[in-house]
Amino acid sequence: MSSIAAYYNGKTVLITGATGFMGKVLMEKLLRSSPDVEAVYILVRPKAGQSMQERVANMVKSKVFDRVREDCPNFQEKIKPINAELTQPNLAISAKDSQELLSQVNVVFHCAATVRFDEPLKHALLLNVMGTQQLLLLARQMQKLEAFIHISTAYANCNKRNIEEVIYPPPVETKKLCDLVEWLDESIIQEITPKLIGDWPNTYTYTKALAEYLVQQEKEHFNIAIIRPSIVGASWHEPFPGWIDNFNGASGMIIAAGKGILQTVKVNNDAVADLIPVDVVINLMLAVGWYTAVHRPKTVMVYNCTTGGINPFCWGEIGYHVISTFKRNPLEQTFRIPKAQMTSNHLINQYWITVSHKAPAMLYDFYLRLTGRKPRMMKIFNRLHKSMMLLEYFTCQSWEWSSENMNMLMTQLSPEDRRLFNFDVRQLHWSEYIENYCIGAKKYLLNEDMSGIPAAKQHLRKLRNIQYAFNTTLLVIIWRIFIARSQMARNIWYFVVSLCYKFLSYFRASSTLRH
Ligand SMILES: CCCCCCCC/C=C\CCCCCCCC(=O)SCCNC(=O)CCNC(=O)[C@H](O)C(C)(C)COP(=O)(O)OP(=O)(O)OC[C@H]1O[C@@H](n2cnc3c(N)ncnc32)[C@H](O)[C@@H]1OP(=O)(O)O
Ligand SMILES: NC(=O)C1=CN([C@@H]2O[C@H](COP(=O)(O)OP(=O)(O)OC[C@H]3O[C@@H](n4cnc5c(N)ncnc54)[C@H](OP(=O)(O)O)[C@@H]3O)[C@@H](O)[C@H]2O)C=CC1
Repeated sequence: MSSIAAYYNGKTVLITGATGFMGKVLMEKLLRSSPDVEAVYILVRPKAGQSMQERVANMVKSKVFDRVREDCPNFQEKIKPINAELTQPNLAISAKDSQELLSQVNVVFHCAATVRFDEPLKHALLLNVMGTQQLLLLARQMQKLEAFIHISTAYANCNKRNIEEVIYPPPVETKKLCDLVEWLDESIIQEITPKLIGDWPNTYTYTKALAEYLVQQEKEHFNIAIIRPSIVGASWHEPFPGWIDNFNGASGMIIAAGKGILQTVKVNNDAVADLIPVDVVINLMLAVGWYTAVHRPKTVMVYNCTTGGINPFCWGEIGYHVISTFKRNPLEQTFRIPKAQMTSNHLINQYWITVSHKAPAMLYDFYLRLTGRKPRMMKIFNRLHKSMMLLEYFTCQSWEWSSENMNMLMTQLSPEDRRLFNFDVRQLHWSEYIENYCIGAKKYLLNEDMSGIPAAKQHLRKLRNIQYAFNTTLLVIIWRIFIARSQMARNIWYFVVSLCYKFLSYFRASSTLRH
């Protein structure tokens, strides 16, 4: 019997961010591997006109729960949603719900965060830092708490090249910073944000670094562990190979490439692309929860959850496999044939942006206007360029993370646990993973059926013919203009044509002689 699965049976678990990408995969695996878990409390806020209950009812219908639904049809009875808003005092949890959590919860997984790179500093602080602080206050009063697992990011300390499994001192005193932004005007905060975040690339990584320090300070009160995943991608095996449900990390760019929209991207082809499958992160989280509760390490253990140091793969290789997969399994109604120029040279990238993005977008918008439709391509590309700008910090450089704690934990697991909660990325076969990632994005994110592939291939052939016809016409037009204007070009043209003619005559004559 698996020790990890057995540990969670009979336990009460609290998950924040359960409606998010990782939260859902965590809940699914927990409920499937430990069907006798006592209860899984999830903190959920009402959103987009939907009440908490409506959101949860819709969520449990999601395909991600298909496997657990098959194994335990009543799995949703274990899920106990609690109305909460992490940016509010006391997380806006009612006194009754709060009492229930304080008396029941054994393990906390804190996943909720804003992961947007362009989040205004005030909001990122409110959620990622002050929300975490509020949760820690709640956790302090939990009578049966055995482990508190905080999900950070491998990029929380991306201002360093070599990142150890330790908590680095924060750049500012968190309390002072929070007090400051509380009374400062929004526009002033916006203006001083670059100065405040210093050598962090965005408010997300900066606030995640501050949160780590806060979490560590609670070490006297309960058992804590921090997990730092790198760029979380589609799942490797569970619940299905290629499972993905949002456009974050590399997924949006991969889809944009598959749709033939993204034709050039600024990356260092030789830099390590530190992708990590979501199920690897989830397996590690459950193993860490067990280890922290059962073995009670004396210090706060930090687990860098990365692939680069163990089984490295570069952006150039990813680009190659993404394009080749989408050529074999095209997405529907692609804008152009998938192709990706990948360079870290700013000028070359700008050139390709003009030629391969802006020019086709303008032409297409012109065509839409002519046919009485609303132009939209330029808007899509402007959005894509904004995203590319925010992501390039991560694609043009490499980091080194030590992963001793992840390796140590692996040695602590029984063979059964190592199989059921596999986080050994040495076994990851990248080309196969990327292929499943792309196909998963097609199936689960874009809801495209695999039976539509012949039609999608037909569409690609049509695009290829349009491209050939367009290129030939363009070449002829340019050449005609050139010839009309320059005597020298005319002479060269006549010279080339007469040379071709002579060659043809020679071959025809020699073949006639041979017969
Ligand atoms: C040949 C190809 C090779 C591939 C090359 C790969 C390139 C590199 C890729 C990446 C590497 C770097 C990664 C580093 C990671 C660090 C790790 C972590 O620790 S944390 C997690 C990371 N967090 C994020 O990934 C948030 C990043 N995203 C954002 O901050 C925002 O999304 C932003 C600023 C980039 C764009 O914001 P907006 O406001 O323009 O757009 P919005 O709100 O995101 O999306 C609007 C709607 O469009 C959809 N959408 C987004 N992207 C789409 C797409 N590509 N295609 C179709 N729809 C898309 C969305 O689902 C959304 O839909 P609705 O309004 O909810 O219905
Ligand atoms: N995805 C990645 O590549 C990586 C993620 N991480 C970390 O993993 C964790 C989970 O990320 P991921 O699942 O991808 O993120 P998602 O954006 O998919 O999910 C975020 C979750 O946080 C919840 N949340 C956001 N704001 C609030 C709020 N004010 N009150 C209550 N809940 C809120 C969201 O709820 P709602 O549905 O209501 O919006 C959602 O459930 C984060 O801590 C992130 O920093 C680390 C490294 C990489």
